[in-house]
Parts: sequence; C-alpha cells; structure tokens
Amino acid sequence: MNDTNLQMWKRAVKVIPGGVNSPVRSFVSVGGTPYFVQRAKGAYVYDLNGRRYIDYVQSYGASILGHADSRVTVAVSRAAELGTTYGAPTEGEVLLAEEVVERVRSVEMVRLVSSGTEATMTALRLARGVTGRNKVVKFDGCYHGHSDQLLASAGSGVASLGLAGSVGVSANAVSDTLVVPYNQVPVLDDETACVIVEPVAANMGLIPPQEGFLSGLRRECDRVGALLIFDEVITGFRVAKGGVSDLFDVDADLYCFGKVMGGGLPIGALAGRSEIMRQLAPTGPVYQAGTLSGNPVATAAGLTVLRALDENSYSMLEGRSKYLAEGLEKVISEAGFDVQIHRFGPLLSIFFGDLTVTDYLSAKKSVALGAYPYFFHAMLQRGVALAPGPYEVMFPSLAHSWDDIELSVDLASAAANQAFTEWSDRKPL
Ligand SMILES: Cc1ncc(COP(=O)(O)O)c(C=O)c1O
Ligand SMILES: NCC(=O)CCC(=O)O
Repeated sequence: MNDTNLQMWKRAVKVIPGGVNSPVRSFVSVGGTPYFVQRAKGAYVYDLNGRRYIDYVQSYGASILGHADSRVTVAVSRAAELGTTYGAPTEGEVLLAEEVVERVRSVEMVRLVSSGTEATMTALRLARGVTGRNKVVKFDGCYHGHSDQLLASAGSGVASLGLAGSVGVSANAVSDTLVVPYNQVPVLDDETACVIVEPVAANMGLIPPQEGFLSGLRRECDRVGALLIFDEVITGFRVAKGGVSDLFDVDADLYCFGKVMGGGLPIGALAGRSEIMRQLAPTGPVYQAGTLSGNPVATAAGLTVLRALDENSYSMLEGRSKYLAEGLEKVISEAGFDVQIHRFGPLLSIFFGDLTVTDYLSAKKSVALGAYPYFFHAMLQRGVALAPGPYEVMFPSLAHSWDDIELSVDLASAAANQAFTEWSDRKPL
C-alpha cells in the first residue's frame, strides 16, 4: 500500500521522540498512528495522502479565522520581507499591546513572550516577586504549559498519557505548588502568592466555572493579599472580545494569553495593571527576557487576527458551535451512548457517560469509559479531525461554514453508530 502518512511516521519515530514535537499530537491515547499534514486552508487540513479533513483541532486553538486566512498570510509575508527578527523594539509590538489593553478591561500593560508556557511561568515569578510569597495554588486538571512548577496534576497531554506530573521535575520545584479541585474555592493562607486558573477549563475537556467560582476566587485572593491569575491562553479573544472578564464580571490581577493573539505564529503574553507589570525588568526587579519576544512576523499575524474579530465574529462562532454541540449530542445519543456535550461559546467537548462533569475527577471517570478513541477513529475515517486525546476541546473556527458544520453532524451520526458497536465489542484499536 502506498501510504505516505505511514512511511513518514516510520521515519519520524526514528528521529523525533514519539514522532511528534508535542505529545498531544501523538495517537498514544487513541491508538493508531497520526496523519501528517501537508497543507491546510480554512476549515480543512490535507494529509500526505491527499485526504481532506474538516479540522476541529485548528492548532489547539491558535487559528480562529481558520487555516491560512489570506489576510494573515499577506500580513506575514509583508512582515517577513521587512525582516524576521531584529532584537530591537518595533511598532508592531506597541500596536499589539495597545489592542490587548483596549480589549481587556483591567489590563494596562502587556509583555510579549513566545509561548503560553512562558507567559504562565513569568506570571508566577512576577506574582512571587510582587507579594514576596512562594505558594502557588493551581487546580486539578488545569494545564498551564510545561514549566516545572505547574506540571502537577496537569490536564491535556499529561492527562491523556495518564501521568501525575513529569519525571525530571524536582520535588523542590513543585513543593510550593498546591493542587485543589476545580470549581471549589479553596481557603487560602497568607503564604499564598497567587492562584492560577483556567477561568473556563479547557484541558480536561471543557468545564465551565460554576456560579460563584471565579468571584469566590477573587474574594479569597483579596482576603489574603494573593494575586489572581487568569490563564486565558485558550479562552483569550476566543470566547469574547475581552476574554472571560467580559462574561463573568470578575477581573484578575494578571492574565496569560497566547494562541489566537499570535495568528498561528509563536506568541504568548503576560498582561495586567501597570503597578504590577512595572515590576518586570527593566523597570522592576523580576527578570524575564526573550530573543524572539515580540517577533515582528508574529505580531503582524496577531494584529491582523485581532483586528478581524468583531462582535459579529463572536455571534457567528456562537451560532455554529451551538448547532454543532446540539447536533453531536443528538446523534451520539441516538447511536446508544450516554453523552453530554459541554459547550462554552465556541469551545466544546464530548463527555461520554451520564455522570455530571464538574472537575478533573469526574472528567477522568467519563474518559475511563473508553468510548472516545472509537468515536475519534470513526470520525477520522470519515474525514473529520478531532484531537487525538479525550481531554482536548473542539475548536470550530470562523472558516467552518454551515455546510461544514452540518456535514460534521451527519458524519458524526454514522461515526457514532460504528463507534457504539465497536466500543460495545471492545474492538482492539
Ligand atoms: C490554558 C493553557 N495555558 C497554557 C498553555 C501553554 O501554551 P503553549 O503550548 O503555547 O506553551 C496552554 C496550551 O498549550 C493552555 O491550553
Ligand atoms: N489543550 C492542549 C494544548 O493546547 C496544548 C497543545 C500542545 O501541547 O501541543
């Protein structure tokens, strides 16, 4: 068989650990081997065999306009022509920071970095520097990138691979990290530097905050003088123009962004009030740096995306995502599964089983039913790409037309029937 995906996979595993440059891309938790992307446009990716998939991975949320949007590719080419990196400040960095300040109501200053991981890592250092305290509180199943101190009970690939954390992280690195259940407001003490939270959790499937959770965190942080950090690497500029603060009327002290605001190029950002942000070097004593920080090609892409997003974009995404969520829930349950589709705006995820999922413990119980890998493969066979892990969310983009969404639901109907039979028989994957 002339399977170029498989041939590439065989070459990949020889020279790249596990054949992938980020573990979530591997098929370890669903079985089988990955397709290799040759190109992508709009709602679709095309693999090396020339097969087209309706793509709900969308670079794990980095693309909101869809793949290779022409406005973005033009901006990227123009920026690249002028030089790809300088090591000196640029207008693009100022413009992008101004866009973020303008959108997020309690943000006055922005420091650009190159990934979400760098943003959260720096946020913790800054919170410790500002408060003079060490303890960090994170929530079970939330993922904040792969810095040592946050690799405890993390979601995403750490969860899919069934790991508690990571080998290679010293006990000291996580000794100040306290892990508590999502959707419960912890009682803090005056040694707490900060609480970091995904305000809408999207790395243990999609779990929205329950009524009072975010405002409760705000109150508890204020009570003990700790900083509240919203990790909006997934939700930022995706769920609403100004992120979750627009929707819950709760402000954080620091925000972490990434994905959408880089338009598909490497970016991250740390943002907050000036009194806190000024504590970063060179104005303050908290050091942070980066050769490629504020990269001109990434800022050009990010600016183009943010400027392309208006109220209409969010209502379009909402309408299509609602239809998709309701359609998926209907056809998957008609196939025989107990299933709940969780949705928050344009983010959605599939929880099999009838358990109410509100935190990592309940999410794990749903995943343990083992249905997701069957549904994933049945969808992939039909040309619909979901993430190859049960803890990841789906990312419908602005490029997903009504036809794409309707076709996805139709294909999901047949896929769910196949998956139900195979899952009931526990067919080896
Ligand atoms: C909520 C959240 N925070 C942080 C990160 C880390 O971002 P990056 O992969 O860009 O380092 C991710 C995703 O990777 C994420 O989903
Ligand atoms: N929801 C998981 C991610 O966004 C992470 C992507 C990656 O680690 O490649």
